[in-house]
Formats: sequence, structure tokens, C-alpha cells
Amino acid sequence: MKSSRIPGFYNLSVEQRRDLLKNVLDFSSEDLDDLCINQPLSTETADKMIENVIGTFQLPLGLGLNFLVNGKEYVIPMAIEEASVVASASHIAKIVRSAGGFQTNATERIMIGQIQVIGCPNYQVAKQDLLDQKESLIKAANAAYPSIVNRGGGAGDLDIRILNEESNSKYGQMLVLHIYVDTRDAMGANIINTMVEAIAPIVEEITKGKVYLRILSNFADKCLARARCVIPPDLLATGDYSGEEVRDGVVHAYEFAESDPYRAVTHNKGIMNGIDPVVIATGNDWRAVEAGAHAYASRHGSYGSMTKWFKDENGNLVGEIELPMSVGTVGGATRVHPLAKLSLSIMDIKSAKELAQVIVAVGLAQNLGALKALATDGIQKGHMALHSRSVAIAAGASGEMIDIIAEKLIEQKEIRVGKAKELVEMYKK
Ligand SMILES: CC(C)(COP(=O)([O-])OP(=O)([O-])OC[C@H]1O[C@@H](n2cnc3c(N)ncnc32)[C@H](O)[C@@H]1OP(=O)([O-])[O-])[C@@H](O)C(=O)NCCC(=O)NCCSC(=O)C[C@@](C)(O)CC(=O)[O-]
Ligand SMILES: NC(=O)C1=CN([C@@H]2O[C@H](COP(=O)(O)OP(=O)(O)OC[C@H]3O[C@@H](n4cnc5c(N)ncnc54)[C@H](OP(=O)(O)O)[C@@H]3O)[C@@H](O)[C@H]2O)C=CC1
Repeated sequence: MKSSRIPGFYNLSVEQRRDLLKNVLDFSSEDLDDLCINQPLSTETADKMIENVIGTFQLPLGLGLNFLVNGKEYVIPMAIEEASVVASASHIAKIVRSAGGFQTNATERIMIGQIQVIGCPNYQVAKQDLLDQKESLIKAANAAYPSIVNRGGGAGDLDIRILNEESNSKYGQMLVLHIYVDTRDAMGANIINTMVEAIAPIVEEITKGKVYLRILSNFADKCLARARCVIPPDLLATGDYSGEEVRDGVVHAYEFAESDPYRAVTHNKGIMNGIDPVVIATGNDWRAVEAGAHAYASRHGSYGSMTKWFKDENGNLVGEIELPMSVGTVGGATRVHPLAKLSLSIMDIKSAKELAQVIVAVGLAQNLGALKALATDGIQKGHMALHSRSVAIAAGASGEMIDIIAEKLIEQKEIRVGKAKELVEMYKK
């Protein structure tokens, strides 16, 4: 990829955008047309993916542009129904690339499997007996899934917790075994679930208790991805607002989210506006990512911001994000849904670790996009202007009428379906 900076991409027609993409990314016309125009997910494939299929459900697939992450150019496929998200991500990526781009890193991709044991005659003894058998339990887990070991991953460690030990606890005692598994480029749910189910009988034998749940934990706090950006204030100036004013507004917005869960939830929704579309476009499990991200935002006891924004000693705006990111470049639907394969090739992603880092960079950009708008003109100006086309369609506009009605809604500063219906009726007369 030469550059992800493609000015005015949004002014082109969909066909022109596809043509440009073919040139930039070296895709054959047939490949792209097959995926985008001809049925991208066939009913036959869909019928094999889930149950009781009657069809497929489509979402718009747009491209987040201008992303520079660790010095590499990325065009980011985003599958989302909400207007202004893709524009906003591209807008901030354009600013951040002028400041050197996003810097990212990630931990090893260690996922956690849980085994719940109830009714141990002595929980402390059971815990010690399991720890004494640690090596053989890990060996048994790996024997249940040798291919992940051959790929350089597999179970590497375990630990034990006893829950509800206090005598006044509302619930009964239970022992929980955590097994830590490097799942390489897979999200790893099936790998982990196979392992925990395989070792459960051995755990029962050792603890003399009864095993109930054996399942992956979506609180993937050992599979983290991080992104950071440092932006000189002059790059943030907009309209009548100086860069310093925008920077300070963003920092105040962060402090609001950190101080108030009512604001933190909305703030974090804005972050997931960027994260979910990439997770969906790559065929990953967005429920797993959502659950993990919100739990991580509560890890200090109260629900807070998934990002951090502050002013550094040189007056720059610094943004940081760290989230669990249990995504894969293999497994699940990543290699089944044709558009997921296309999305991974558009980004030229080589590993799950790389994908995780790009995703959190998009989340950080999206958060700044929303905060910059909120701290200056307000969200309605940019967001509703772009949403006006959906409002026109909802009111019954079609074809060339859509843009005409949308423009009138913006002009008259009344972007709502009732008004659009009136305009559609007038247009038809
Ligand atoms: C919408 C913008 C970007 C306009 O912002 P602007 O300053 O008018 O943009 P611009 O015309 O100066 O263009 C700057 C760049 O933005 C991109 N861009 C600009 N327009 C387009 C377009 N039509 N299509 C595609 N890309 C577009 C494009 O990259 C362009 O560069 P160029 O290529 O021209 O050199 C800005 O107003 C914005 O970012 N607003 C925020 C939008 C947002 O956050 N939407 C999310 C929905 S609201 C929500 O759900 C979350 C929230 C808000 O509640 C979260 C929270 O509370 O924290
Ligand atoms: N709580 C949750 O989140 C749950 C989620 N799920 C679902 O599980 C699915 C994800 O499970 P997952 O185990 O990732 O997927 P899969 O079992 O579909 O795929 C993983 C397999 O891909 C193969 N593989 C090929 N190349 C690599 C590589 N480089 N690194 C790692 N593995 C590779 C491996 O098999 P081999 O070595 O044999 O080739 C590996 O076992 C998702 O669909 C998710 O929705 C399911 C249950 C619970």
C-alpha cells in the first residue's frame, strides 16, 4: 500500500472508489466485483454458518482512510450502519498522521479458560493438589489440542482461586481453575473450550469435587492491545476554536467520563463506534470484544473511560487506549465470510496481534473524533449533516431525490423524518 491518504475519496462514485482501490491495492477487478457486487455471502454459505437461515443481512462497508500505524499505511474496512463514523475516523487519522501516526503495541495473545468446581471436601487441599499437578494438567490440555502447540502456542500456565470463602458470603464456595493458553492467530474459544473440557475429569479426580462450567473467559486481560497518539495543538484548531481550546475540551471530556458512569458509557460507545465495524468487517466475534472491553473499563471498581487524554509537558494532546482484543485472523468466520477475507487483505494484516493493534488505533481515533466535535460545534453539525441522507430515505426518498431532500434538510436546519416527509411530498407534486 503506497498511501492510505486518498483526498476527496468520498466525492467519487462507488464504482470510481472500487476502481481506485483496485489500483491502490492491486486487486483484480474480478475479485473485487465478485466480492462487492455479486452476492458477497451466498445463502448456501450462510446456511452452513448459523441455524434456521432464511437469507443474509447486509451492512454498508466503508473505508477508513489516512491511517498510519507504527509507520505502516492502513486502509480500514468498516462495516457499520451509522453515518459519520467512517468520516470521523478518517478525519482524525488525517490529523494524527501529520503528527507521526499512531504508535501501538500488544501483549502476547494469552486467552483464559475457566473450570468451576463445587463441593470439594476441602478447598485449600484441592487448590494445593491442583497446583502440585500443574505440569501434568498443562500437558493434558496441550495433548487435547496438539496442533496449537505445533503452531508455537498452547497452554503455558494455570492458577487457582477459591471464591466466596467468607462465612457471610451470599453464595456457596467454589474453586475456579484458570488455564492460560497462547492461541496464536486464532481468537481461541474453540481451542480453549476443547482443552478445559478435556482436563475437567482430571480436575474432578484431583479435587474430589464436581466440575460444572468449562469455558473460555471473555475478560481477556492477558490479550491486550494498546495505541497512543501525540498531537500538537495547532493540528486541532477548527473554525473559531484554537488548538489549545480543542485540546483542553478533549481533556475535560475525558475527565467527565472518568468521573461519571452516565458519561463514560456514551464516551465508550463512541470508542466502540470505531472498534466494532472493524471487528465485524473482519468476521470476528464482536460480542466477545464488546464484553471484554466494557469489563476492562470497570477493572478498577467503577466504570470509566476506555481511553485517556492529557496534555504533555510540551502542550501536546496525548491519547492512549488499552483494551482486551480477542480477535483472530483465522478461525470463526474470518476465513468463511468472503468479505472478512477481503477486509484482511485490504489492510494487509499479517497476524492477530497486528489486527488487534489496528483496531484499538481506530477506537482511539473515533473517540477523538467525537470529543473534538462535542467540545466545539456539537455533534449535530457533522453527524446530522451526514445522517440526513438516511433520514431522506426513511421518509420515502429514492434515487436523485435523496441528495436533494438531504440538502434541503441541512439548509433548513431541520434534520428529521417528519420534515423530510413534507419535502418528499412537495418534490413529488
Ligand atoms: C463528520 C466530520 C468528520 C466533519 O468534519 P469537518 O471538519 O467538516 O471535515 P473536513 O471537511 O475538514 O474533512 C476532514 C477529513 O474528514 C474526512 N471526511 C470529511 N467528510 C467526509 C465525508 N463526507 N466522507 C468521508 N470522509 C469525510 C476526510 O478524511 C477529510 O479529509 P480530506 O480527505 O477531505 O482531505 C466531523 O464533524 C466529525 O468527526 N464529527 C463527529 C462524528 C461522530 O463522532 N460520529 C459518531 C456518531 S455520534 C455517536 O454515536 C457517538 C457519541 C458522539 O455519542 C460519542 C460521545 O458522546 O463521545
Ligand atoms: N465465549 C465466547 O466468546 C465463545 C466464542 N465462540 C466462537 O468461537 C470462534 C473462535 O474460536 P477459535 O478457536 O478461534 O476458532 P476455530 O476453532 O474456528 O479456529 C481456530 C483454528 O484455526 C487453525 N489455525 C490455522 N492457522 C492458525 C494460526 N496461525 N494460529 C492459530 N490457529 C490457527 C487451528 O486449527 P488447526 O491447527 O487444526 O489447523 C485453530 O485451532 C468464534 O466463532 C467465536 O464466536 C465459541 C464459544 C464461546
